[in-house]
Amino acid sequence: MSSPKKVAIEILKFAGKDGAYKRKVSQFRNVISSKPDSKYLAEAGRYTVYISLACPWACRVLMYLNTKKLIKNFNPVTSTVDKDSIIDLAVVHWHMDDKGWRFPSAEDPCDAATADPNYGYRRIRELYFKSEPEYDGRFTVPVVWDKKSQTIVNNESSEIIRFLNTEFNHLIEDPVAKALDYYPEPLQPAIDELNELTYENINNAVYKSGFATAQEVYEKEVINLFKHLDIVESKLKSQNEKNEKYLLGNNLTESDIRLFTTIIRFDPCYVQHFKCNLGTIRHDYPYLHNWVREIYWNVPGVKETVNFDHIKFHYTKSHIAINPHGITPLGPIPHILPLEN
Ligand SMILES: N[C@@H](CCC(=O)N[C@@H](CS)C(=O)NCC(=O)O)C(=O)O
Repeated sequence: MSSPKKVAIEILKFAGKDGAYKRKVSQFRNVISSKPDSKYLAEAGRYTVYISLACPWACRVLMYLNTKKLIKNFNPVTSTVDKDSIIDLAVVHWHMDDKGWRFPSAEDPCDAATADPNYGYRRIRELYFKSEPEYDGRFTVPVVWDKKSQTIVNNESSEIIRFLNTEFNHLIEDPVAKALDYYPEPLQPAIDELNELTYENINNAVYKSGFATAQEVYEKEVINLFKHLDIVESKLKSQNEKNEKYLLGNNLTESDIRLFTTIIRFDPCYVQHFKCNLGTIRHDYPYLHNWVREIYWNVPGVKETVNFDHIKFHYTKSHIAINPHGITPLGPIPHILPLEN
């Protein structure tokens, strides 16, 4: 039998033998739909979304939930939402240990985390095993849980945000939130193309740099990452010259949201923790810096979805192979600069 220490090291080991990090494919891939005969019908009160406020993939989903008012009156201090929200929310403790994500408890409290509202479970992994007793993948967030069939519907953020964008619209009261469409038809090819570029070369590239366990793998990844930050920077510069605020015009799209959750974590976390330090957003990327602040400070419902404590504590205190003493750096101060700076 392997010792607990060995197991801990195994689950918190992200790179393979070649020193490179390879993200596993998500295994639950069903969709929620408003079509009357669908297995997972878009109904109010039927689904719970489980997230971590540290996780950039889960926070994409939270941005959709909050800006489209699928959760009502999200309180960023407690992570509670109104009981009559269309979708329920559960938020894990920022610390991930050898058994993965867990919920807080009286002995193990955590600001802005919640209990499991459905079963009082201690861990996210229990949801995976309830859905699929033989499950052998990673226990990731986000998770969309169906209370009716007591199963995971989907654990892939890029798919979850697509059905949140359209399928619950008939239940949303607020006309502005209802009308928000982050994947409008005329822009779909451009969004898909940009997503392709940002997913592998920015969103996932910070992990590939940070989890690398071989010098040459790290160098290749970090150079590629900064090359693609340069590409996005010039794209935003030309947008700015056309008086357009976002990546694809003056309306926020899925591409902005998918990039935002990585860029907002960049200076406070990825620069030092994942060694993505060939530059910082605030000093070296003026257009990306304006763009990230514009979204953070000016788009209603976004700021509350960013919890810098969860972000910094999670990465620096959970990844024991990268940071064995779990010391969390204090800077940068502030974590995000004001817009007018
Ligand atoms: N492809 C997934 C990735 C989600 C993911 O990797 N989440 C991380 C947190 S940032 C996680 O839960 N990791 C736990 C683990 O790998 O054990 C998505 O986009 O939804």
